[in-house]
Amino acid sequence: MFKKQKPELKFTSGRRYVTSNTTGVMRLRNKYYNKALAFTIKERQLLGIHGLLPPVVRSVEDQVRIKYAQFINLNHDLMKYLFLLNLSEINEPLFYKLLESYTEKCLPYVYTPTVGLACQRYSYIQQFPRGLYITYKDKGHVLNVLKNWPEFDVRVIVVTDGGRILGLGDLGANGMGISVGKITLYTAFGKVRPHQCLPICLDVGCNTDAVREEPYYMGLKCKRPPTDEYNEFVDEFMEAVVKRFGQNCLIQFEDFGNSDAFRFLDRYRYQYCMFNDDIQGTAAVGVAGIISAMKCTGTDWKSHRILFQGAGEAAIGIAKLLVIAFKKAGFKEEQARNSIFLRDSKGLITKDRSPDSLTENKLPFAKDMPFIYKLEDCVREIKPTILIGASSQPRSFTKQILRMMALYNAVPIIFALSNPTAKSECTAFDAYMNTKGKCFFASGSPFPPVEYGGRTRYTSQANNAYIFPGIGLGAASSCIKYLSPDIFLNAARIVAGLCTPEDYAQGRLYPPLTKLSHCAFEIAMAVFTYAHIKDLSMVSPKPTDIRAFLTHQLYDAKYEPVIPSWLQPDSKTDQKDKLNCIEC
Ligand SMILES: O=C([O-])CC(=O)C(=O)O
Ligand SMILES: [Mg+2]
Repeated sequence: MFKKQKPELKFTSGRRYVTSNTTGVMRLRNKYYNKALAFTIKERQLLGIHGLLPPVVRSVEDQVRIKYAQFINLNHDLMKYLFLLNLSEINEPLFYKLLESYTEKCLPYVYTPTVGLACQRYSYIQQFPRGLYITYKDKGHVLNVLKNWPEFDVRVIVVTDGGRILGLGDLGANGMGISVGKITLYTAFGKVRPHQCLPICLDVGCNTDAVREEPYYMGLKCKRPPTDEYNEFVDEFMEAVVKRFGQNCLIQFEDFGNSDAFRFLDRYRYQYCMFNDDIQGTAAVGVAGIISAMKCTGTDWKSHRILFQGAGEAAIGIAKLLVIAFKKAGFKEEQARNSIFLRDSKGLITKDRSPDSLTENKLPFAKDMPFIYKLEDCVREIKPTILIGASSQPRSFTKQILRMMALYNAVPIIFALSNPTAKSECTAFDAYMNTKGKCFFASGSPFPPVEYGGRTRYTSQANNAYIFPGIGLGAASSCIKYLSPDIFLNAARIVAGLCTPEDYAQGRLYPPLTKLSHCAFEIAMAVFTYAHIKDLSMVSPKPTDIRAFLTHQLYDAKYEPVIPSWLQPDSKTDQKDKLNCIEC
């Protein structure tokens, strides 16, 4: 007989176990164990849930097909978002299976662009609270709040303070949606197990009056603290994470405001296992697109002039990683910088601008040339081969600008990276139409393919989703001490290297989204290998077969049998010790 006791979850070598007196009904209501109609008749009888489900037993494949049919028939983006989020709370393996099976169709609704809309409405659409909220009022007690998180083996954290959600500005605590969206991709494509992933919102107030004053706003109704005090709070958070989850827990900073993002990256990058996705993740994906563009146009680094519209996290991140890439290709740093032009809201970044309009990140790229204000004039003067938008200024790549790009280049490269879709610098349609179908176009948010001159041009989504899941898997499994810039350059090369001639022929500079898991795994392999070569890994001894080691750690979104093989009546293993512990 089993003693009556509270069901208890145990975590053993990364696998979940539940004590055998977890009732069948609890399994039906628990997202980890619920299999819905996939419980076999035998399992239903054993669990005492026979009759609680309709008699049919359905395969997981059929369940996925049915869920997809339900999903695709919803006619509002937010409904689709909520449908998927709810599924993830009711039946986690089925949710990930659906995402795996219909990646291109489902991704835009758990992630960019719909996640932007979801964040804007987050206070109204909350159904199941997700993630951990740590507020400024918790200063001095951050560790206690972290201790309330029920999982122990957390390997990856995505933390936002909502300071700059996509191109939508300061959304305060509503930014939690972004951490939840990113963490979903860690499991879906990085295959980091769900219980090892933690989305966090640091709620330190919000400087957007309209958000703060919404009647149902869920966050702290105050403005953000001054820099020094904010630093103290985030310092405390970083220390608390290490105390609670260990030095090797990866902390991804997401969608912080511009100056906070750069400051925290500088402050922590070599002290903690952390990175900033908007600076470094986007940098890697941007550089991947440029490497790809060079490969398919047969050009090299010195044939390019790159003009950025925007000089924030993404633009500076890409520009800095490009400099490293140029140098590795044998160029002098100065040569590299001379090929990179940045234009911010005040105009082209030139040396003759007033010093207070040039931050230390922009200064190295300031040009010794006459100041130009308008983007169109910058394009006319510089004649860039590659034009990159990262400004959140919708439609700033005008018809004239796109036509000029086609006039100056046989194959213009145009990236409109701002998110969500409404913030994009131009649409895929505009890009192809105004360059006579000659350009390669990539964007942060997805655009449908465009027909031009009897050909279908597929667009690519130049989104850091190609990068961060692999960085996370690699960092978490190698227990890396910190993430150096080389890791992001390697990731860029890997993504570019996974493009095929067929992808190029279709107009893509990135592998299709269906290869996101493949990209993540190869990036993780590279991170792991790098960590060992540079003596940054805490995994010792080094596994002899890294591929097998990594593969073993991957999350597999499948239903486990209620009675595992080692508890079957014919099992040779000693069952006495194990009867209280049924693996699910
Ligand atoms: O979330 C995304 O789709 C990409 C990203 O990091 C951003 O735009 O801030
Ligand atoms: Mg971001």
